[in-house]
Amino acid sequence: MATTTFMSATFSQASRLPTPVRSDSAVTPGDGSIPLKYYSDRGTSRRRDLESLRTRIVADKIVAVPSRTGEGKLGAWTSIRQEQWEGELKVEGEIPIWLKGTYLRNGPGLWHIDDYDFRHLFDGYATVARLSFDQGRLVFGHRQVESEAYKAARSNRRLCYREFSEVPKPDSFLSYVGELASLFSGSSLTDNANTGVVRLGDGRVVCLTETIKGSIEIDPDTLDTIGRFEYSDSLGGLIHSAHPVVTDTEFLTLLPDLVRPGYTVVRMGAGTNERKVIGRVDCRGGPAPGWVHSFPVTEHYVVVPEMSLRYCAQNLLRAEPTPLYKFESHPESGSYVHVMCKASGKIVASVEVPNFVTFHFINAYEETDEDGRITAVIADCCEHNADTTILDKLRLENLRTSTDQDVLPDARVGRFRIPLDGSPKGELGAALDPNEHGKGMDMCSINPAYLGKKYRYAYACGAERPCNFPNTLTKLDLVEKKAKNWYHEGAVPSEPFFVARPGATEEDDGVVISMISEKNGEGYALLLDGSSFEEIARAKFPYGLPYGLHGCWVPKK
Ligand SMILES: CC(=O)/C=C/C=C(C)/C=C/C1=C(C)CCCC1(C)C
Ligand SMILES: CC(/C=C/C=O)=C\C=C\C=O
Ligand SMILES: [Fe+2]
Repeated sequence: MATTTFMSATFSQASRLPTPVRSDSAVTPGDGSIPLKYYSDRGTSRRRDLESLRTRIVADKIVAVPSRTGEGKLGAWTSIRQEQWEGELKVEGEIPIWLKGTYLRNGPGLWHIDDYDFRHLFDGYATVARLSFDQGRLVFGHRQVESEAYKAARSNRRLCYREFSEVPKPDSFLSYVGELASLFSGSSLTDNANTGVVRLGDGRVVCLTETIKGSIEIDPDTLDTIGRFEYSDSLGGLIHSAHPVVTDTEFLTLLPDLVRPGYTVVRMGAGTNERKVIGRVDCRGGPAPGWVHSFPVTEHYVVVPEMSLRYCAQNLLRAEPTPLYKFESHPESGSYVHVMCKASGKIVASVEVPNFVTFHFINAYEETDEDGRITAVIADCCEHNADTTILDKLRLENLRTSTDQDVLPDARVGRFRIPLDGSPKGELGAALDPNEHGKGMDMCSINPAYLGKKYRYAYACGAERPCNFPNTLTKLDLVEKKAKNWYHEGAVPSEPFFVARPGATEEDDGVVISMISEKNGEGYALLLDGSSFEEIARAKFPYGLPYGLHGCWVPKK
């Protein structure tokens, strides 16, 4: 392990250096963590109780590298390479005693290779942060996911695989023909599993992105990379939805078919690696399937959205990104929502809907009449008012520079009503007045017990304007059509993640966990009460964390 220069500065001090720092400068944690001891027994200290974890840190791996372009401005967009950090945090307030388990959050936290800065939020190498709660105490861990793409970039000191917007230089390939051939075999695509992390019903924890090869199993206690999650079936394909629907019994996902535009809906039972086909949806628009980052389910159905923002084979091959990256907008091709019966694979509805743009579906449920017959499917999503420019707004340069400008496009809770009576059209409207959440809306969670069922509450990030990125935590009451917002000037909160209190009977009885990146480069874990949405505890991180995307909950064994 390369030993790094040890600076007796905190990360925030380091990031305020006038000249950008590009070496792998090690930093000591700042205030807020319990006094630290350093151990170098990485391989041996695997005891998991909090007493033993309380101050274990691997000293030669405390590495934080301020990014050249993000230097000292906002922790959220500042690259950090963290091989491993682990230690107990000092808690202000009270963590409920019932909260026992680990919250894992994945995201693209490292946006450069040496001097080369990545372009887009989604390009960064996967970084997992861990908050383990037990007996009112909190242990924090942070490290990189060791994908092939990350390891190759480290050892070759250059990009070796195609990321979301970044493409390796031609000399990384034998020839253009070679590149083309390898693209079609999928070998040049990244396995950088930077989007989310899920806990399968059998307890395995897998980091995911949109490439199928980017499914990587990690150890939730140590954050060690275990290895690629291999699907044992022969379904092939290169891409899938970044957000499978995962329950204790199954993992459902969509496999877009770029050759014959459509989607295969598949199910993998807990304890297996084999996806089985439930059914297929043919796209109604073209020339390619609509981008499907996520999709919702109800108790009986899988809802397959077909956006007019579609994958684009040509853009996949381009060396320079287009404003829509690997996608292309075809508003004239129409947008559709298809509903497939989970049990039979039959399509029970396929309706045209107004054009929409969403990354994230929130939930869906079945609407019934007074005789209990299912009349429609209701599906909610974080909808960007059909404005595809949201993708380009997530360029790092925009996030780092336009902090005082109101450049975040308006968004709402888009509510689809998909009739099951054969009507050709579905409806799309706002589930509540978007002014309730500052017309910003993304990064949502619900009480998982309400997955696929009629529900009332969702948690998400909204906007306190002017802003260039969602900057509030918002609790949405979809019955009263009201939102309650948490805001702290300059803070960038990550996805609010709801954990229910064991034995709870109320939908919002639980806590909401988020990680906050502050303007001054510092950061903290935040716990809000799910019902009152008031702060109940916070714990300062030893250094500000880069922004992260999606998380999961691993209950304590
Ligand atoms: C971080 C996040 O939310 C989304 C990441 C999306 C990625 C990495 C998409 C990658 C892709 C390729 C590298 C080639 C194939 C198309 C596509 C799935 C967009
Ligand atoms: C962070 C984000 C959108 C924010 C816009 O309001 C989208 C993330 C998508 C990937 O997980
Ligand atoms: Fe996502």
